[in-house]
Amino acid sequence: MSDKPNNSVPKTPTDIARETFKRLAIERIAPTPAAYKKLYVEISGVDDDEPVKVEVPKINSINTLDPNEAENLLSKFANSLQKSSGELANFGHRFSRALKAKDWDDFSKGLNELANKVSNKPSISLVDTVAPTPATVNALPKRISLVDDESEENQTESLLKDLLFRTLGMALSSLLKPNPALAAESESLANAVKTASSEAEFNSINSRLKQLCFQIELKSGDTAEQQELLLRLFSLLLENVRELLDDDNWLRGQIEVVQNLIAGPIDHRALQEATRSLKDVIYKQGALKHSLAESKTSVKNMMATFIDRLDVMTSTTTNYQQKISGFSKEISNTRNTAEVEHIIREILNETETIQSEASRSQQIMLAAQKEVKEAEIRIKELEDKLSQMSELVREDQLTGSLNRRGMDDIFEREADRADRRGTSLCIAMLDLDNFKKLNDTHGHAAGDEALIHVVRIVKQTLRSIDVIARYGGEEFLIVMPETNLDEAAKAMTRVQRELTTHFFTANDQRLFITFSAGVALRVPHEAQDSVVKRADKAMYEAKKTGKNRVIVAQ
Ligand SMILES: Nc1nc2c(ncn2[C@@H]2O[C@H](COP(=O)(O)OP(=O)(O)OP(=O)(O)O)[C@@H](O)[C@H]2O)c(=O)[nH]1
Repeated sequence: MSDKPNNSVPKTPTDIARETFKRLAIERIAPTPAAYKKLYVEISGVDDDEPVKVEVPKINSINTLDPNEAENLLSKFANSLQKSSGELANFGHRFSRALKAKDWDDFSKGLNELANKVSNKPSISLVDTVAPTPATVNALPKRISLVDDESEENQTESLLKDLLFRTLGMALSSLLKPNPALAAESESLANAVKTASSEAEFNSINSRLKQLCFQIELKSGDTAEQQELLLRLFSLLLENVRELLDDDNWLRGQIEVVQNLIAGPIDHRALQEATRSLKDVIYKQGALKHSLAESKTSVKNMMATFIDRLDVMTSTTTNYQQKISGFSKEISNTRNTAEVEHIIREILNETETIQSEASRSQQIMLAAQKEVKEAEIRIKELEDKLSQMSELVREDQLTGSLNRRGMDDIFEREADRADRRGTSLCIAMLDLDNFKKLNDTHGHAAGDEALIHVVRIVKQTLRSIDVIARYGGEEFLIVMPETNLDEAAKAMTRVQRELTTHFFTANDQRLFITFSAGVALRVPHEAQDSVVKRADKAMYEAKKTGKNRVIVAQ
């Protein structure tokens, strides 16, 4: 509705009167006779001091529009409203009462409320809260008609719709990019606004909008915590880099995790998950590296011993050879057999010494050799473990399911296979119901156990080729190769049934764990993001429509 003064002079006195009421309402002016008169003059284009040339029933000139006549007009207006039904009639009664009591303040408030209804709720019927019967449809005005100017209202309505469409579809959705589900909802709401025309559609938009605002409010609370987690994550990474500086493979693996994390949309759960798995890896790699360093040192020590013994052997042998050649000279110079006998005894002694030295060295060297071999085996084992640790970065440490990174690899492999062979591939997004309550009531440790329990049941229930990955805190993604939509939905229902028969116990209490799931069939060559988004939307639908349900995505 335009609240600018109307420059063109309305043709008939009725038009002027209607326009006057409209302006009183829009500009929220108390509808006192004086105010009415002032506006009437302004709209009619007749100067206050000029004699009025327009003909108004019972009002011959604007100067003769006394307060009583203005009150008469207001009273007629109130009476005509009373003849309507529903909310409009209530306004009529209220205006009559205010007129009787000359309570201009209340009359003004009523007009403001009426104006609000008219300008805030396009197409929403104030006339009747229940759907009108066909017979009454034509009898009732489409909206409160203070003016005949339908086209002006339509223009305002479409301008407002366009503004809301742009706000939701462009501004808000791009601000919500880090949260794809909310951004998608904002976009979808924008489209709904664009096409909405009935009251039911606007009511649905209204409640979805409220829900979106609520979700945004919730998410914004996470931001400060996310920043703190990011900082902790970076300091953990630095710690890890220092620890692993002498090995390129480890370093690369760790840096890759953080790079992936920073490349994608950062959310609270992803950060928590990455922090936890990095912490674990750092601890285990640190311990392994320590053992590895110890093993390497012992090999080094053994090599040193070996060289040492060799040195002793060489010098002992050199000494022996020198002595033997000395003895040989002595023998050739002597004539005395007793002296020869003495020399031979000396030779035998020296030979015995060298023999025992040789055998000691041999034993030491054999032992050293054995230890080196054992150390080599141990080093190999430790190195294998280290490479497994790098693999563990693909696994969720708490539940033993894959994590997002692991899921990305599996999805890529299965999607390629499905495209190559022309087989169907389904995914399911699964989110535990009321998990926060479980945590709050039974403690975080019980919550952790519940997550482990769910993963166990899923693994037991599904086929071995189906893969489960933890997608967020209490959110899991399941990849089901060679499965059509109907089979995938049935598989999820089977898991739900299994969860009702395999109780989860916390603090000696049997607890029923339920989840809501969205199932989507990947169309050939569809990207992971797209199919996950569809499954997520269906899961959200399952939440909205009562939880503990499986909904198939479009
Ligand atoms: N114990 C435990 N709780 C977690 C973990 N990760 C996330 N959570 C919690 O899971 C809860 C999820 O709460 P919401 O997103 O409100 O979901 P919900 O309570 O299940 O509500 P609905 O999804 O609407 O049924 C939060 O309280 C998180 O703190 C985890 O690893 N262990």
